[in-house]
Amino acid sequence: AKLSLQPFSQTYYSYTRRGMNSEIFHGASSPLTTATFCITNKDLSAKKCVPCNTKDLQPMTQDEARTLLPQVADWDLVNEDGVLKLRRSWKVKTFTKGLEFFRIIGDLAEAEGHHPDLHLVGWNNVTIEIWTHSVGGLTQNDFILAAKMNGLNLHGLLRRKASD
Ligand SMILES: C[C@H](O)[C@H](O)[C@H]1CNC2=NC(N)=NC(=O)C2=N1
Repeated sequence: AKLSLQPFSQTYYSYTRRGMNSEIFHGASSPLTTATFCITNKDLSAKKCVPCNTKDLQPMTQDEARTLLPQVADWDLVNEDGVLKLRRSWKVKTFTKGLEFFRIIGDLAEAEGHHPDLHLVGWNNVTIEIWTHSVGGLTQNDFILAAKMNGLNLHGLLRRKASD
């Protein structure tokens, strides 16, 4: 795809406050952002997760996480009681395709040695949350896994639009 060599556009966040301690920074999914960052997105998805018991692995700050967020299109940054997580939702065509979705994600997670939290509710609503449990927050591993998930071919499993 032709890269638009625009200056790094100002990333706009919409901001949802849910309950007392949970806030969500909606990631950007504009084509420009994807085009602008697809090189770095490729960089992230080309990286390998490190073992989560790596010495001195620290959770990143909210600002550091917000800086990385544009590299994982369509993922939201969630702060739940002080624990930062990445979250993304999809609608699948059938319950069985939801389980197939989990199988594909599971194989990726096993290959990376880094595992997401999997939710399948109301039979066709998939939500995945990624965070580094060993540090109680976000590390680069989480962004690598999210970027790799964005690169998966899931088309046969998903309803075209979440609103379908
Ligand atoms: C040693 C190995 O890296 C750890 O047990 C991994 C396994 N998968 C993991 N996945 C996630 N998301 N967080 C962890 O802390 C974690 N720990």
